[in-house]
Amino acid sequence: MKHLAALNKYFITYKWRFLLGLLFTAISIVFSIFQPIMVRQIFDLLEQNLNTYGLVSDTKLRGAFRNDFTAVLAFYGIIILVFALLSGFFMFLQRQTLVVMSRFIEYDLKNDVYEHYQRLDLNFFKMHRTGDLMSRITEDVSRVRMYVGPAVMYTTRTLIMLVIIVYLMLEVNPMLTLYTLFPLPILAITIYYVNHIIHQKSERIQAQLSGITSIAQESYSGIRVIKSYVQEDNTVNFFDKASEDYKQSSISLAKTDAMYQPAMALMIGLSVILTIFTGGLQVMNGTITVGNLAEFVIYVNMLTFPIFSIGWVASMVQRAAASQQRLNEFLQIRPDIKDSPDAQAVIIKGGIRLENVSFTYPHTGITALKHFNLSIQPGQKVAVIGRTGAGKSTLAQLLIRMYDPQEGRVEIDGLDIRGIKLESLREQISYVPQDVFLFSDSITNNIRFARPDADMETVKRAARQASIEKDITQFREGFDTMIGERGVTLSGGQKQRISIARGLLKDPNVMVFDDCLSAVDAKTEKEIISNLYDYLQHKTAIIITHRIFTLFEFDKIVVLDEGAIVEEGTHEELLSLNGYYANLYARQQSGEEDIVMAS
Ligand SMILES: Nc1ncnc2c1ncn2[C@@H]1O[C@H](COP(=O)(O)OP(=O)(O)OP(=O)(O)O)[C@@H](O)[C@H]1O
Repeated sequence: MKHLAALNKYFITYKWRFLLGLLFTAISIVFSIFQPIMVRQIFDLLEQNLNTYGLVSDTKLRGAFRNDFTAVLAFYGIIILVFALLSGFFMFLQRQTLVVMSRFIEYDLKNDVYEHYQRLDLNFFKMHRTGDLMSRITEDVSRVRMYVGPAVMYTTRTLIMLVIIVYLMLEVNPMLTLYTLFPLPILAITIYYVNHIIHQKSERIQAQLSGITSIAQESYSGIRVIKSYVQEDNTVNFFDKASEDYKQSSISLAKTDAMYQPAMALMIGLSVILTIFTGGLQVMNGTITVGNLAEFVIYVNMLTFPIFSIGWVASMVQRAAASQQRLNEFLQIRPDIKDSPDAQAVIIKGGIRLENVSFTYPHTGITALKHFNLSIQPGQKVAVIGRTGAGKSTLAQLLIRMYDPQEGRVEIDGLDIRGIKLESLREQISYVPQDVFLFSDSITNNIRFARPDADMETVKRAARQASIEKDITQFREGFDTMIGERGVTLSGGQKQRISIARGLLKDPNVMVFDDCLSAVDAKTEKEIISNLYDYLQHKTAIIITHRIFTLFEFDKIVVLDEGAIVEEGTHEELLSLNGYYANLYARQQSGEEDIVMAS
């Protein structure tokens, strides 16, 4: 329960709506209470006048008596109707305030969680599954809404109703009150347990359903692999098995559900019978009137739903508390990568220095860089070459502070990057990642993602520089072409070039290209490299690659192996070393570079 305290700030934000909701609840209940009171009066009137009516033998008088009595009944009927309408109207207002408030809180909470996710660093996302993040922001937030909305609403309704009705009942007869209320707690406890079982079963079904969804999703995404390995039947069997489990669980839930309503009706029926039986005895004793008995029967019916809701609300609150606990767990995580209090926004010219940098990935313990040193002057172009897993991408990650090194320092223009505001740092370094990610949006918007204010001409220029403009204009809808789920309508090379265009559009002084030409053919690669040559004239550029770009005159080429530099120099200097670089160059020249890359 203590976890739910985190939600109090939202109740404070919407306090007026909340208080108004409580007021409407109370008014609605007060109007509904008039119904049993009116019924009691009608019954009492009937009882009192029935004997007199029996004694009247004159037909005319009997007629007049009946007419008068009908008029009184109609009057009571109208009053009951009016009060019922008023009660209903305030119930409508109650829902409009409290339930609407819960929707506002759900909206705020969802945005807060999403905003918090955005602020967390990469390590957090590596440590938690996407499914987990998704379910917290959707299912957990929805469950919490059930607490701030329906649970609060039904609890206040139940409390106000219980206080008023029990007071009225005690006024009439304490003994009968005890008998009448006796089965109701049993009803509440039963509902709580049945709800608990239903919830457990529903959870299981939900988990199975998301399992089925992931199987289906994965098989659609991997349909090419499934077909090429002729695994359709196996995939179908796998899906069948998951579906069968889901069906069995659903049938079991339907059985429990089917018992729910009859069990409730039985409990309520028992309560009414008990009231009529004990009340009837009291009427015969003359302790209460027939009207009181009728009034009690209505009270029992009125209390049924609130009592039922206690069990329901209790399990709802329990679930909401568990969900809020999960949300709090994430909301309390603070990013490791954040601005230091004295961090400044600077204009980056492009000088880069890594001094004795060692970095180990925190969640795997893999050391990717060891005592690494590198110095780049503003405007220099540097190639980083090395085997797979050598630590090349890690170097790029450290430059944009996706991680901080455990040892050593990374400097930009002589300033430790931990002293530069994160936003300022990342805004001024363009990083084209190795793994392309395109959004399900138009090509324009995907490129413009780097600079949302860029005009169309600038977007087209970036596309031209990335050698993708021609391809785009050949699409029926040109730059407006929508990229399907994960860019399925594009080839690997096209996706890479759109990603490069996005990086170029940003146009800062420092550019990092992380092996982003691997899926383009040699001719296009040449074209892009020659475009880049002009584009990068006055910029600092780090080009991570597996291939040697002879067209490009690098100021420095570093060869990485196992997290450290093993060769460093210009093209000529490295060739004369006759080491890894010279070997790779020789193989590339003879068209064998693929062998080298795989080694
Ligand atoms: N996010 C990560 N979490 C944990 N370990 C990682 C992560 N990324 C890389 N590594 C590990 O760090 C080491 C260096 O990886 P890195 O991606 O920097 O190599 P790379 O030289 O860029 O390789 P490639 O050429 O294949 O892209 C590898 O052993 C890799 O397994």
